[in-house]
Amino acid sequence: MKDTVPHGTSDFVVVANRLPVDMETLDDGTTRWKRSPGGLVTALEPILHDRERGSWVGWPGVPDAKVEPIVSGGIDLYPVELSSDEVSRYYEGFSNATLWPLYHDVLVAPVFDRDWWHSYLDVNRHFAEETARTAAEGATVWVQDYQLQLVPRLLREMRPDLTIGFFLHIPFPPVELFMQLPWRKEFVEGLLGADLIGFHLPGGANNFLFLARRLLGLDTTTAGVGVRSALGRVTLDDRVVRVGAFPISVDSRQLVEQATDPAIVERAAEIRRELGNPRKILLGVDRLDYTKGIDLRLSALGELLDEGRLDPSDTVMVQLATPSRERVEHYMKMRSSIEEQVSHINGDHGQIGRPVVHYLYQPVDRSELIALFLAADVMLVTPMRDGMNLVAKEYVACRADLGGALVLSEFAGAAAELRGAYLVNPHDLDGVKNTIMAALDPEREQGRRRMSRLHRQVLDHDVHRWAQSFLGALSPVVD
Ligand SMILES: O=P(O)(O)OC[C@H]1O[C@H](O[C@H]2O[C@H](CO)[C@@H](O)[C@H](O)[C@H]2O)[C@H](O)[C@@H](O)[C@@H]1O
Ligand SMILES: Cc1cn([C@@H]2O[C@H](COP(=O)(O)OP(=O)(O)O)[C@@H](O)[C@H]2O)c(=O)[nH]c1=O
Repeated sequence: MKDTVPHGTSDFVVVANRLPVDMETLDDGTTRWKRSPGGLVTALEPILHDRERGSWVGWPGVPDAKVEPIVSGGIDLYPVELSSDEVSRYYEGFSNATLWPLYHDVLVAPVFDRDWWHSYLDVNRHFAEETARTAAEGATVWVQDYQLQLVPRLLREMRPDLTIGFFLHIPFPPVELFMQLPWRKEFVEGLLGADLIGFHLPGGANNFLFLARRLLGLDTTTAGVGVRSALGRVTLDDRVVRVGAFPISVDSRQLVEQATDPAIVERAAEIRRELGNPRKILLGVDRLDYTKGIDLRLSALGELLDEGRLDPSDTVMVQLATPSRERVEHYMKMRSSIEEQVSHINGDHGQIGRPVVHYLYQPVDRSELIALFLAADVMLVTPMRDGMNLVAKEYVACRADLGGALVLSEFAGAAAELRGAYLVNPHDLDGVKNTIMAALDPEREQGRRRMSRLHRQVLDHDVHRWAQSFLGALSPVVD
């Protein structure tokens, strides 16, 4: 961290709920910065590093933090302060107990609370104001995700000179579910403040176009949107908003480089030894979220062990679960039930010094994560619903050795591209169990062919291509 930075000089501004780093207060009262959780930060950081100069407007991750703009990792950071009341109503409430479940197939019931909605509106206005101060004349602003869906319209009212893009990182829901939202018109109007609205998949883009017609009576194209092609259009009085599908990805080349670093390869071998040299290692890597299907994969493992189809003396599962949204009710419940499942499995099938499930409730740094990817024989990515799931793409990017196997839920956005994975329906427990068994012992050449196809897909479609395709469509002059 160094330097303070001026306002009003940024030609390219990313706006996201979180900054790429979170502020942490230590016991002695001093503060330090640590990497923020989640795939949005993983994806956007390399994009800003590609540019000579870039700015990021976002929340520093703790309430009531008064922080001046700073430079971190070559990016100008403009913190937006949130009070503890706003964290509770806008972030934990409206963003993560209303929009998050509504947009993830109503896996838990969304709460529609009018006070939360007012806080969401206020905070979106603060973000728009900070962005309006930060952006230079004629700048390009790229607004991210469901927490900030009102920002494009608010920002356009404040700064009509800007080019505004918006990208949604989570699924855009089916129309029937979206229609539950009491403030549905405000959301569609909020997004239409952008020049280009991006979704991971064509389905989300098509749903949005339908809503613009049905809810607001606007003139839109009706032909299906393609992947990075055949953009949809919504015609307003004074301008046209484009709508497209741009599946996000990972920094594949950088991951290959790290995964072939001898120190990381050696660490992978050491992890296997530390786990007692099992014949097979299964791996799960997630934020602890009820959408991620961690409970489902533990149920599958438990039943396979109970039925004697897996041998606890030669099989190990590592489950990393990053703490997430810990004060939101369903996250607390999910943590308790996952930890109960882990205890059950280890109680029934573990031995002294040899648990079957190694569970960590803590974030793990990138190099350790990559070593775990290399050590894992089977990667389990089993969400009930997920916008993309970068972990699935990171795993296959790291497996340049063509080893390992990916079990992937059909309900992760990544499944649209990673067709060579062992695809599962997470609602079909028997199907998941049988697929895990098949992934554990594939015929060698067939397993390598599958991984080769997946690895090539992620190398050809990396995060740089994602950003170029979105920004290229946003404006022919923006690279
Ligand atoms: O900021 P948090 O509340 O701690 O949550 C972390 C992030 O989670 C979500 O990530 C999504 O974006 C990924 C990249 O596009 C995608 O692969 C994944 O499927 C999504 O769940 C959330 O959308 C981000 O805003 C959060 O920062
Ligand atoms: C558990 C864990 C994860 N990471 C990194 O976080 C992101 C997760 O992104 P994804 O799209 O899969 O899902 P969400 O955004 O969380 O919904 C990915 O880049 C992981 O490598 C990490 O760095 N450390 C961890 O412990």
